[in-house]
Amino acid sequence: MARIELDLSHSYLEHPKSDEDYALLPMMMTFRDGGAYALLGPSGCGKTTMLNIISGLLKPSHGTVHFDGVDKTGATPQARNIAQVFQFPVVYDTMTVGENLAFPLRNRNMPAAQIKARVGQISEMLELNHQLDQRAAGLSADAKQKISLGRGLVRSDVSAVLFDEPLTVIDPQLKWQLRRKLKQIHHELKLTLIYVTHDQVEALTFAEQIMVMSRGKVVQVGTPEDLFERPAHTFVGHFIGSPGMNILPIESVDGVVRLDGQSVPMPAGIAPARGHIKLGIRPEYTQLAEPGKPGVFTAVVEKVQDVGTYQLLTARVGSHLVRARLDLEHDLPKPGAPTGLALLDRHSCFYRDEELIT
Ligand SMILES: Nc1ncnc2c1ncn2[C@@H]1O[C@H](COP(=O)(O)OP(=O)(O)OP(=O)(O)O)[C@@H](O)[C@H]1O
Repeated sequence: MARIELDLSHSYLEHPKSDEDYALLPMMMTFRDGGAYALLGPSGCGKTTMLNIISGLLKPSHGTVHFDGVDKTGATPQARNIAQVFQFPVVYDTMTVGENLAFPLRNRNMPAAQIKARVGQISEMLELNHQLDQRAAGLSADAKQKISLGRGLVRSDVSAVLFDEPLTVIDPQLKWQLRRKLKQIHHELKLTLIYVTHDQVEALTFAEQIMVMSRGKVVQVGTPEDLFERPAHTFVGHFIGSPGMNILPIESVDGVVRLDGQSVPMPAGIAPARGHIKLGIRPEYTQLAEPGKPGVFTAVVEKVQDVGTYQLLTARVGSHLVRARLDLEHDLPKPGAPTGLALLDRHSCFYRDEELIT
């Protein structure tokens, strides 16, 4: 396993001129030895570019990649000793499941007894142990992808295992199990795992540290809790959560907050920076309350949806839509009815130029 340090930027163009010409803007990033990381962000934000730079499939146009302090910027994937799992299964159809799993170890001349033990351990973790003697050819796409995962995880001497959206072809029920399984496997094997996904649930279940990317930039690195409770950027607030954070332009003056013509007194203990800033509050923390109380804005209900385990209320405060996730037992006002929404409390975050004010 290795500590991986990036200090780089990347453009696919020969002569990049502006920020838009960069797939990765200048960044410094450290992946701890033995850590479980997710690179999370929408399509085109630069996740695969970063993964390919780590693996050595791509050389950064500027800067360096270090593994355990050694410069590996120009090194091939083989020289970096990286294992990779891709979106689609890479298995040998003519081999059995067991032979497929053993392949990376045989290639490195590991003694047969050790191979048997390691293949046994990995196949058990992935619940492939009862299929070891079966040919890969006849297996479903799900089972084949499990073999690919196993082949990625089977070597204990790799610098890191990189996953590029590995659960795309997996059916939803199994996906749910495998996400948890990977977390458990990381716990047991202590491998450095870097996992690319655009799916927040996948990232939040699997990773200890999540790197949220937007347009070639890492906008926050943090635990699932950090991203939920204190999004460092409004993009993270929007992107993480279901639905995302309510982000509202406010003006904060002494003891009063203005939002679209409404002024409400600030609750005790809340002191945002002065001026025109943004208020972020998660739908989970947005509560119905009596209008006129500190931190409570008057709103008009737009709709109420029963989402199975909670109700989602959408209301309008001035020209802004605000969402609240409320318990099923709440008796909610009907569409068109006025209500009060408490938007300022200890869970509120404040942003200037889209960045969290700390
Ligand atoms: N080989 C390439 N040549 C030129 N531009 C590229 C190349 N590969 C990626 N890009 C561009 O670089 C940017 C980042 O792409 P990248 O594939 O890294 O993003 P991503 O987050 O992995 O997206 P996706 O989830 O769709 O794969 C995008 O604007 C993309 O169009």
